[in-house]
Amino acid sequence: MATVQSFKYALILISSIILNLFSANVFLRIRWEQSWTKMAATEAETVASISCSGHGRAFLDGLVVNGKPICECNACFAGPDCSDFLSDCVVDADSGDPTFLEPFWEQHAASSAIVMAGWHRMSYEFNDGSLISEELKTHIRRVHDIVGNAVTDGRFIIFGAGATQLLNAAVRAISPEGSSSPGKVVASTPYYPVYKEQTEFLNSKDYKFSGDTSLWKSSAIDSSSSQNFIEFVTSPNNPDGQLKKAVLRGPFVKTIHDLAYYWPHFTAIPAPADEDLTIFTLSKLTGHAGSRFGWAIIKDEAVYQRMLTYMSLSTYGVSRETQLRVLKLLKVVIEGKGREMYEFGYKTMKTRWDQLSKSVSLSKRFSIQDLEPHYCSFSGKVKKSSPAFAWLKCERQEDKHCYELLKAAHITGRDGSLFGAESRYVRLSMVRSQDNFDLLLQRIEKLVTE
Ligand SMILES: Cc1ncc(COP(=O)(O)O)c(C=O)c1O
Repeated sequence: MATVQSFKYALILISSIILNLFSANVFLRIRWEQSWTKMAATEAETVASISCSGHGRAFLDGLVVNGKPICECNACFAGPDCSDFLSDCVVDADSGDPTFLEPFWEQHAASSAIVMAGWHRMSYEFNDGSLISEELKTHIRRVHDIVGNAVTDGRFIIFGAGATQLLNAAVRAISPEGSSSPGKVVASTPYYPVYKEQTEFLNSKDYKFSGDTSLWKSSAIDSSSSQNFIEFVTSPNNPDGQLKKAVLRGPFVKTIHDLAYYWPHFTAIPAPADEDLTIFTLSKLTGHAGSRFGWAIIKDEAVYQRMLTYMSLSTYGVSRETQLRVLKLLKVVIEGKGREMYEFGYKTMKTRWDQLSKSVSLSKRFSIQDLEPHYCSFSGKVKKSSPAFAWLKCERQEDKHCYELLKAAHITGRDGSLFGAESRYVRLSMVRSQDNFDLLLQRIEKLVTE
């Protein structure tokens, strides 16, 4: 009996020694691994801990005063800690800056943080000679599979410095080269102004912006005209949030589906997009517009190759720092059942839409777009509206310049004429910070009840 007991004690002692040695080894390894990240982590947390009264934020690369980065305040807030409210300020409802997701990322600060060594991916290319992280591509496919908003199997994926770069890369890749008549780039009114502005600015001999899609319905179907069309289809549409389909039919029609807002924050997802060429952007998925990251999903290999050439000759790919950050963010998006961010996004956007709708409905002075509820395969139910923008119309006969009217009330929107529509319309951004939206709502309520 005594020998069994001593054998037991010996066993416990040996196990304990092994466990201690193992823990010490792990501890030493972690300590060693953490040696060069410590300073960076302290620096990051020190800046994060600067209090800006909940109305601003200090950044590592912000202006430094007295050795400390200063608070960058939300619009209409000022002072060293952003606690002064500027009651007479102008509310910016112009920009589609998607900072409504910032609180989600604050809640996920630990899982979304990255540490980058000075030697991180210094090379022009990845080891396989490409400019694209295969791991990131896999994660993008996974994000689409979870949401069910795009078919990616058997498709080519290319990255760009935001959707903005990809828009032109796509137009160029599908437009006729050296044809006697340039391709007509068209979009349905009201359309995202960048399609026109970018096409005109880049002034190619191969394609020209040619206005509203509906003007070209009959020419497109006429095969004898041999006229090439490149139709932008934006779904949900910017500015009015409507789910859209291609309008033109015909042998020489090609489409670019800009699905920047085809995410559960902003719309129901009725079915996965299965188009020739679709464009998405991180800006409207996670809100990281500053990272400048977008991707295109392409069916045809020749089009993919032409877009690759464009990327290679314009920027030689997307910054590796950005790709690393996007990978980390998408891991958080996918975490758990891959729903948390969308639930936060939808709840925020829907609450805002309900509040604005209620306020506008108090008088007949303004109206906003009517959006049909759609069945959403992601949530498994019919979903109510939660658009990124309000497409506001000044209803009174005399209010022909809605932008000016709002400006006088200290609201900056975006004039309807920029979207190819009447100046009776103004686009109001709903995707900015909560401070920004609250003020916008206050100002609209004041106008409505005047
Ligand atoms: C419809 C649409 N497409 C593309 C973009 C550009 O996105 P990115 O920030 O990726 O350049 C925007 C941005 O507002 C947009 O609204």
